[in-house]
Order: sequence, then C-alpha cells, then structure tokens
Amino acid sequence: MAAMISGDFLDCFTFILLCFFSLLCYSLFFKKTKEPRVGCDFPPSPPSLPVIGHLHLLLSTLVHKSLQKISSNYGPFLHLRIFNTSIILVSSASVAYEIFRAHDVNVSSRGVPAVDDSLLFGSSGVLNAPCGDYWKFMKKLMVTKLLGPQAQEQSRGIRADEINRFYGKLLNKARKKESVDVGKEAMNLVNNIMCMMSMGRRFSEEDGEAERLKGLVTEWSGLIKRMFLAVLFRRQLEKIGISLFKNEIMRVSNRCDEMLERVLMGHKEEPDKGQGKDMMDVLLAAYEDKKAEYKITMNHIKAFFVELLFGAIDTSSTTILWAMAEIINNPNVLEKLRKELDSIVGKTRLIQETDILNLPYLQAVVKETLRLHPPGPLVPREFQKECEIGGFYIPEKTRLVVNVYDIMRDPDLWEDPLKFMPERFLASSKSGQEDERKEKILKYLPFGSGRRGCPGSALGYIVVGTAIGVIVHGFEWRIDGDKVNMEEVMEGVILTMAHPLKFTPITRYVPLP
Ligand code: HEM
Repeated sequence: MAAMISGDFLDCFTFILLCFFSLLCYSLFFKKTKEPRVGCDFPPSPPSLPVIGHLHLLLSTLVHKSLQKISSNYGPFLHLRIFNTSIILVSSASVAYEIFRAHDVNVSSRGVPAVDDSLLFGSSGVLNAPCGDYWKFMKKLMVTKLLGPQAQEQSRGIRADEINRFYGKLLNKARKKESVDVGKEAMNLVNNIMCMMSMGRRFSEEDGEAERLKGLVTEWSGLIKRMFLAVLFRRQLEKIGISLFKNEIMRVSNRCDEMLERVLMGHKEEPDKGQGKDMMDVLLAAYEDKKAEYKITMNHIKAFFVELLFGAIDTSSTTILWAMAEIINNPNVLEKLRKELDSIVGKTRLIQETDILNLPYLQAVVKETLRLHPPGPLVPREFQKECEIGGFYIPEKTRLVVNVYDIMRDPDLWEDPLKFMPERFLASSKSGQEDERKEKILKYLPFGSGRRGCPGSALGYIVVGTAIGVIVHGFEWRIDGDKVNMEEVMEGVILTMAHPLKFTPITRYVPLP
C-alpha cells in the first residue's frame, strides 16, 4: 500500500512538474510579443511559420546574405520574430540615420547577455557593457591613451618598426621564391602592432606563444559562430536553467586568463621594458589608484585585452586581405595605385604613415574595400525603451540588427554597387558626409555609428593603408590562376575570404639603408 501511494505520488509529482515546465516554455518562447500601441503598427513582417516565426529564413552560414534576401523581398525596415523574440531588421540608409541620430542613446546597448566572468561575452568587457560609468571610463582611457590623435602620434615609431619587420619578411620570401599567405601575414602584422601598442611586447613566434594565441582566436571564432543565434534566446534559456556553451566559453576564457596573467605579472615586474607608457601600464595604474574615477578590477583589464586582440586584429587583417584580393582582380586599380605610390613615395624608401595623407587613391582603395567587404556586416543593438521610428512602434528591449553590408551595396545609393571602384571616394570624403547629412541618410557604415561606433577607425585606416602600401609598392606578385576567388565565409562575426590568398612576391625595388 505504501509502495502504491508513493508510486501514485511520484506520477502526480512528475505530471505537475511537466505542466509547470510546459507553461514556463510557453511563456518564455511562444507567448505573443507585446501588442503595438493603438494607431501605430509594428514595422511590416514577412510571412512566418507557427511557433518558430522567421527562424527558418535565418538558418544559413551567411546570415547577412539571408537577411539581404529577406529585405530585398519584403522591404528595408522589417519586424522579424524568432519564437517570441522580436528583431528589427534595418537595411535602409534613412532609417539607419533616424536610429543613430535621433535614437542613439536608446540603442546604445548591444543587448548581449553576459556569460558570468568570461573574458569574452562576460560582464567585464567594454564591447557589451551598458553605456554607464564603466564604459565611459574605459572609452576615455582608450581614446586618450591608445586611439586618439596624440596617442597615435606617440606610438608611430612602434608601427613603423612593425611595418619594417613585415617588409623584411616579404623580402625574405621573395628572395627564397616562397609563397606568402596574405591573411596569415596580415594577422601577424596587426597582432604585433596591437600587442606592442597596448602591452609593450609581442607574442613570440619562436617559443610558440604566437601560435597559442592564434589557437585561442580560432577557438573563440568557432564559439561565436555557434553562438550567433543562441545569443538571441540565451536570456530565456537561462530562466529555465539552460546555459548554452557556458562550459566551452569558460574553458577558453580560463586559458586566455592564464596567458594574460603571465603578461600582467611580467609587466608589473618590469614596467619600463616597453617603449614608454603603454595601455597596460595605464590600466594597472588605474587599478592601483584608490581615487580613480572608476574602480576597475583585474578582470576588467584582462577582458579589455581579450576584446582588443579578438576585435581589432581580425577586423583590420581581414580588410588587408580583401583589399589585396580586389587589387589583384582589378589590374587598372593596381596600376593607378602603383603610379601614385611611385610618384609620392619614390623608389628609395618604404611608405610611412605620414605619406597616407598625400595618397588619396590609396585612401579610396581602403574605403572601397570596407564598403564592399565590411568585416562586421551586421551591427547588433537593443532598444532600451519603446519608441516610434518611421511611424512604426518598437517595444522596449527589442533587438535591432542593422545590415550594413546590404546598405553599402544598395543600388539606389551606390552607382554600380558590386563593382570595385575606389574612384567613387575620390571626390573628397568630406563632401560625401555633407551630402549624407543633407539627405538624412547613413550609407557608409563599416565602423557602425553613434556613441557605440568603432573608436579604432582612424587607427584601422592607418594600419590597413600602410600594409597595402608596402605590398603594392614593394612587390610584384605571382598568383595561381588569373583571378582570386572572392567567395565569402563568416568566421564568428567576421566576414572574411573562404579561400586563403597566397602569392609569391617578386621584389620591385629595395629601399636604401
Ligand atoms: C578596419 C578595422 C575595423 C573595423 C572595420 C571595425 C569595425 C567595428 C564595428 C562595426 C564596431 C561596432 C560599431 C557599432 O556598434 O556601431 C566596432 C566596435 C569597436 N571597435 Fe572596431 N573596427 C576596426 C578596428 C578597430 C581597432 C583598430 C580598434 C582598437 C584598437 C577597435 C576597437 C573597437 C571597440 C573598442 C569597439 C566597441 C566600441 C563600444 O562598444 O563602445 N576597432 N568596430
């Protein structure tokens, strides 16, 4: 009898638990989104499937392309739904203008929920921090000590040394008639520049440190790729106790932690080993400073460097790669670029950063590369509060995805949008910006926009410009086949080339010692 009672009790208990779980799942995933205000609709929505909404339209390895297709079929300002998560998809330069100009504060959060103490996707980083005191403090430090004009002038020598090393490597390959993996060498160059500028040291290639760092970058990229859609439901899943990828994220994070711990210890022991005060010195001083505007922790410092390594390096090196691919596929561009470099830089020395101001065609090549191949094709944000945009209602906490890839290929905004045509940027970028203001559009967005736009754009232009200058000015190249394959692939959140670009450099001239 006792056994029967306990059996019935267990069945009943399981039944109640199942009911509770189903109700919870219903309210978290399937419950209807908030109704719009009377007289103000949601933006239009493509036909959707029951329960999953528009999820099936997004299941692709090239999400920016799927979203581009959806926008070309249903319009540039859409309301999508995945289960009960609403997403506003924007592919219109005028709506982007309204959002980033009139609603900049409202969309100043990325809305990506933090994974505990992880150094990437965690609560200590700048990328996903809300626009509060911590973000303001770090942004000020970044601009004054690393990325602003004065800081950049002070670190010019570091970049010049790294550009010389880069040239030396290519020259060595040319002498040995060996082929160069452009993506790999660009990654090494930017990696060394960023590490030298921010921590006063580079990761050594000799003792395998650089390889370990690259391994970590690859693991993060793989994780980000898998997490892309999961990010949308993480909040809901965590409410029912499911933490997607948490173990994997923490495992990679712990390895980054160990690596940075070693660097930080080395820095504390020998603070003056680098060339003057670097960002790590500045952050360590802020950590020790009891009167600092914001009390940062060691985790904040480590998260900053992880984001720097994974954000700044991939974006800039991928741009170098795409630029070289476009230049090789467009011999007329190559000819014009070489002519400009030969006439301004000459054939007795290497290009320097300070030359870039006098090389408008090189600047236009970099801009055109970023227009056609933005490393971050989708800019994600979140509406903090409900608002009205373009006459449509947007509820609070709605996710926003601006498809900058689509906007920068819009045939209504760009003549021959798929053609690589640097000349379109030659008529002074300033007048272009004035036109945008007059027309109330934002059509050039490789660095995002508004207060959360990229603070490293000026440095990005300089690093990419000098690297391309060195390759184009210093060498001829031999590639396998006539044309470079321009197929795209998403590596994490970075849009890059699906196939490695390799060429054998042939020396054009050797600079005088
Ligand atoms: C070609 C090179 C680069 C490209 C295309 C690029 C692109 C971007 C984009 C699209 C964003 C998001 C903007 C938004 O939400 O509106 C971003 C954010 C950011 N980028 Fe870059 N970036 C580049 C280089 C750099 C460099 C060199 C650094 C620093 C050394 C850097 C640091 C950052 C930081 C810290 C953020 C986050 C800003 C915040 O949340 O307040 N980026 N970048």
